Amino acid sequence: MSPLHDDADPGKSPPPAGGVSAAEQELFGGRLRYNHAFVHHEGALTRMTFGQMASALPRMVAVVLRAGWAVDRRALSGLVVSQVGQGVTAAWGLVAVNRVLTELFAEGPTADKLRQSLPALVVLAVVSVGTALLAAWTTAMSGRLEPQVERAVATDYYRAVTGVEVTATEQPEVQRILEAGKFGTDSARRMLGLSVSVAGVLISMVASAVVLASLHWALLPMLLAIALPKGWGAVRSARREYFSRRHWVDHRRAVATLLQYLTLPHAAGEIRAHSAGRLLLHGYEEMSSLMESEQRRLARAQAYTDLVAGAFSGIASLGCYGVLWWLLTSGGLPLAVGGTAVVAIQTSTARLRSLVQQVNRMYEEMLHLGDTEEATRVAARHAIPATGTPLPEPVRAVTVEKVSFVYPGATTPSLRDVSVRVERGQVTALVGANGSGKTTLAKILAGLLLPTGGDVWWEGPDGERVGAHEADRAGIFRSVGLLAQDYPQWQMTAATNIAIGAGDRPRDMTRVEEAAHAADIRKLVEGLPHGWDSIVFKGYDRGVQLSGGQWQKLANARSRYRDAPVLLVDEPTSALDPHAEIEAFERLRTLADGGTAVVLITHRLAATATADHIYVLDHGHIAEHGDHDHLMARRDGLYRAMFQAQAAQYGLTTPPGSDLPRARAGADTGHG
Ligand SMILES: Nc1ncnc2c1ncn2[C@@H]1O[C@H](COP(=O)(O)OP(=O)(O)OP(=O)(O)O)[C@@H](O)[C@H]1O
Repeated sequence: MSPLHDDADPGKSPPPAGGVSAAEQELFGGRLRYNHAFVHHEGALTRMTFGQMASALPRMVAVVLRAGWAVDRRALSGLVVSQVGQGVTAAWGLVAVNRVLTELFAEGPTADKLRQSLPALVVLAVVSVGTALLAAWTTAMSGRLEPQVERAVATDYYRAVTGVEVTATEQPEVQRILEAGKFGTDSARRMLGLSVSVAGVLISMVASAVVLASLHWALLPMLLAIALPKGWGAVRSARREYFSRRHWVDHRRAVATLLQYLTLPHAAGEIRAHSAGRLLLHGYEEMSSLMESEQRRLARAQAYTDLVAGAFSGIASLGCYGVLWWLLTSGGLPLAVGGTAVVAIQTSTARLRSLVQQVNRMYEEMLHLGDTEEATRVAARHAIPATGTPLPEPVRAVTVEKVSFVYPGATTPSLRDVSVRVERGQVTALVGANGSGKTTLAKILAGLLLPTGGDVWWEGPDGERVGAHEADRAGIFRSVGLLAQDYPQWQMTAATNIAIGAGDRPRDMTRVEEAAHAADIRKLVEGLPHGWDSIVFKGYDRGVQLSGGQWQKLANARSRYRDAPVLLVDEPTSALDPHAEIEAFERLRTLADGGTAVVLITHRLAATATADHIYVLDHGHIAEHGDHDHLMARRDGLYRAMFQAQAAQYGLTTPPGSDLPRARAGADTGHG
C-alpha cells in the first residue's frame, strides 16, 4: 500500500527522511523545491550586504513613490506633508516637555511653577491634537493612494507579461521569473503603506534625535547603539523568510493546486466517482505538514536572532542610562534635561520597536517588489517586437518554407524541414498521428511561434512577400482567427465569449449574433433566461452551465467573429454530435469558398476528404501531400492507412482495389 493511503495523522508524523513527503513522491514524482533558479537568485542576493540592501531600500521606495506620483500627485503630496508635519509636532512635543520639566524643577512655590509651565502644557495639548489630525489625514491619503499604486504596478507587470513571446514562456527559467513577479504586485501596495509609516516613525525619531542632541551630544550615539542591533536582526529575519519562500515556491504552488482541485467544478465528478478527494486531501495534509516543519525552523531561527539583537540592544540601553546617570550626578546635565532625555529615550525605543517590525516587513516586500521589477525587465527583453514590416494587403497566401522548430529545452525538433502552402479560397487540412507536429505547425502559422529554421512567408496579390521573422507581428495576429485545441472557456457572458475573439476592436453585437448563427449556437444563447448576458459559469447569479459541445460551438463562433483572412481550427468538432460535426465541416467549406484560407486540423478523415489540399505529418515532417484522391491512390500511403482504419470502425472497409467509401460531407458537396 502506498504511504499516502495509510491512516496515520500526517500532522503528527515525523518529517520524512530526505525532506520529501510520500505525497510529494506519489503525486509529483519527487522533491518540489526551487533549486536551480533559487541558487542563481540566492547567489545574487547574498552578494547584497546590509549596506547594499540599505541603499536598495530607498531605490525601491522611490519606485513606489514614482508610481504614486504618476497616479495621484495630490494624495502623495498630502502624505508627504502630513508625515513631515507629524515629525515637526513630535519635536515640538519634546521641546514642550522639556519646558514643563524645567519649570517644575525650578526653585519656588508649586503654584507659581505650575502657572509658569501652563503655556508649555497648552503647547503640548495643541501638539497632540495636531498629531491626531495629521495622522487622520495620513490614513485618508494612504487609503486613497495604496490601491492606485497596486493597480499601476500590477498593470505594468501584466502588460509586460502578456506581451512576451510564447517561446520565451516555454523556457523554465523565464517562466519562473515571470511567475515570481506575480507576488510583488500587492507588495507595491504594502510597501507604500509601510513606507508611509516608516517615514513617519523616522521623521519623529530624527526630530527626537535633534532635540536629544541639542540637550547633550552624548545622548545621540546612545540612541543609535540601541537601534542598530534591532535593525540587524530585522534584516536578517526578513532575508531568511524570503529565501525560504523562494525555496518552497514550487511546493507551495503544488499544495495550492491540490486544494484548487478539491473545489474545481470540472473535477467534481471524478473526485467523487474515483474517490480522488481522499487522496488529494491526504496529500495536502502531508505536504502542508512538511511546510510546517519549515515554519518551525524559521521560528526557531528568528527567536535566536531576536535574542541576540535584544541582548545587544539591552546592553546598549543599559549603557545609555548609565551615561545619563553619570551626567546627572557629575552635574553635566540639569535634572529637567535628564527627565526630557528619559522621555525621549522611552518614546524613541517604543518607536524603534515598531520601526524594526515595519522595516522587517518592508524589507521582505522589497525583495518581492524586486522580483516584479525583474519580471517586468525580463518580459521586456523577451517581448514580441512592437514594430516590423507591414504584411502585404490583401494577404493572398501563406507559405511555410523549409521550417524547423525545436521547443526550448527539447532535444528533438517537433518540425523538420516542413513546407506547406495555405491559400485563400481553399481548405488546407493537416493530418497525422498524435504528436506528429500539427498543433506546432498551426502555432507557427499563427505567428505565435517563430521557426528556428526556415520562414513563413505572407504573400500579397502581386507575389510580394514578407517573412514572419521581420513582419509586424500584430499584423499577423490581425490576419489570423484561431480555434485552439485547448481553447479557453471564459467565465464571462456568452456575448463576451464570442466578442473576445476580436479584443482589438469595439464589440459589434450584430456580428456577434452572426458568428453565433454560423456556429449554430445563436438559438441556444438567445433562449437562455438572460440571453447574451448569461454568464457561462454556474457560480454566478446569471450563471448557466453549457455542455462540452456547446462550449466548442461558442469557441467556433469566437474564431469566426475575428473575421480574418486565415482561419486556423484545431480539432473544431471533437465534442460535437455527428450532425453538428457534419454541419460544422460544411460551414468551413462555405467559408473557404467565400475567400478565407481555412487550415483544418482534425483526426476525422471523413472531413478532410473535401479539403483542397491535405498535408500528412509524420514525426515532424511532411510525409505526403495532395488531395484526397491522390493520397488514397498511394497503396502504402499513411493517409490511406489512416482513412481505412477509420472507415473500418464503421464496417465500411472495402476489398482491395475497389472504390473506398466517401465521406458524407464530401459526397454531399461534391468536393474532393
Ligand atoms: N510546449 C511544448 N514543449 C515541448 N514540447 C512540446 C510542446 N508542445 C508540443 N511538444 C512536442 O512537440 C511534438 C508535436 O506536438 P504537437 O502538439 O504539435 O502534436 P499534434 O500533432 O498536434 O498532436 P495531437 O494530435 O496529439 O494534438 C510532440 O512530440 C510534443 O511532445
